[in-house]
Amino acid sequence: MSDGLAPRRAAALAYMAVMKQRRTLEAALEHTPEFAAMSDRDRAFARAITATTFRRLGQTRTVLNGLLSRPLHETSEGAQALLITGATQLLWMDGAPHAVVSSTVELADARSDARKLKGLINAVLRRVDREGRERLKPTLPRDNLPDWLRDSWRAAYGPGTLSRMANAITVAPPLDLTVKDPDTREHWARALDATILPNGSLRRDTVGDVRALPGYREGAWWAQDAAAAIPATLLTLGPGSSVIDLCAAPGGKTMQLAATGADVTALDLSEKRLERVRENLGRTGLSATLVAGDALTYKPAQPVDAVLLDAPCTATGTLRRHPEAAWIKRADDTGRMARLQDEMIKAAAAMLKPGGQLVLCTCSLQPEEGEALAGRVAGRHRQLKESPIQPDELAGVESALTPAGWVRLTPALWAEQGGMDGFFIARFTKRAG
Ligand SMILES: C[S@@+](CC[C@H](N)C(=O)[O-])C[C@H]1O[C@@H](n2cnc3c(N)ncnc32)[C@H](O)[C@@H]1O
Repeated sequence: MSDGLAPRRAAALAYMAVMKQRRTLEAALEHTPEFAAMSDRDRAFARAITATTFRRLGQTRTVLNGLLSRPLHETSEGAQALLITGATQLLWMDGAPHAVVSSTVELADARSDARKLKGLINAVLRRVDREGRERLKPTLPRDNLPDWLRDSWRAAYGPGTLSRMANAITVAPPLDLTVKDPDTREHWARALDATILPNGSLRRDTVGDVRALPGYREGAWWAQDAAAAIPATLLTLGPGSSVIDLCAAPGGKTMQLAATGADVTALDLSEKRLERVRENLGRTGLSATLVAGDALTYKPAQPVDAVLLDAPCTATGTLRRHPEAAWIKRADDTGRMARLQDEMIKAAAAMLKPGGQLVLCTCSLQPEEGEALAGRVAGRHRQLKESPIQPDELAGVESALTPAGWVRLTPALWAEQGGMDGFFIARFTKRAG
């Protein structure tokens, strides 16, 4: 078997599973034969090929279509997957071209739907190697977004921000960490060779195996994107306050809430995902009451001081780490999620004491799951009123404050320092009486 064959096969199969079955990349890879038995190095290689494939799908397809007499989508599924993952390696990854071409042809030979096309695959990939860079010149990072997503971002943010966001998501994100005890931040920044971001998160350029880093085992910090660390800081909490984290797993925000000394209830629909919260709390020595339940029907024994609603969403703000999500989601998912989010806001309002605070956030860049959703709250849920977020609550991201007092974070922010995930955040209080 030639070197690198198994990870390359896994990458091509995973590509097909994402596109056809709308599986996440990680689930798709785990379902490929051999993946579990591969060395760490081969698994990392398979992940890198597939992640790069989705980050650069539009540009790579343009190059391939320019070299094929029939459009790529008319080729058999197996041949398409091999052409795309092979061309991705040639165009965007440092691999020996000979190894890429010969392995891809060998993989084609082993598939009934690609065997007849192995001569074509060989010829096209050789041309990608020779002419690819030139053929990429007229393409742009925004070509890598599905049409519906590119159109919605252009309409919401304008062409300049669209380009900056599209650029940002061609690159894998750095590793951001939230430190449990803010007084130890400088110590951990030195120990981890990390920089301290304006919001207090630590940032490392290299990711690697998080569990092997200093401070992981003793639970001194947890991995959490800088943008994701902002919503929990917008609740006023302390020892004695009661707060419900309504969609809690894997628990990044639960840990932030628990670290304030508040009495935290962490609720999630998924028992399995709640297990991650339990592990995270155990490792960091923080405590919260865990509840497996539905945010739409949960009723606390007593009304609480605060609710954090990190609602399920299309997650288009996290494409830097899940680039395949752009191709799994559809335009009509946005409206469906926004209706669910609205129901969750209603349920959250019922859990609050008069004067209690609700922070709503979504890791989506779709305005339907952000500005439009928040804009309807005061009209639809009369118990809630706006509680505008103030610039002095937003160290380093003051520019993300909207005129309405909401926060719109995008991957175009902090571009020089490695960007951040896209998030929308709004805050409300429950009217007295
Ligand atoms: C965006 S993730 C939450 C991330 C989490 N807040 C954090 O910071 O680590 C959304 C979560 O909502 C949960 N979820 C989805 N529908 C739910 C429902 N009806 N009730 C409670 N949790 C739900 C999912 O299981 C998922 O864990």
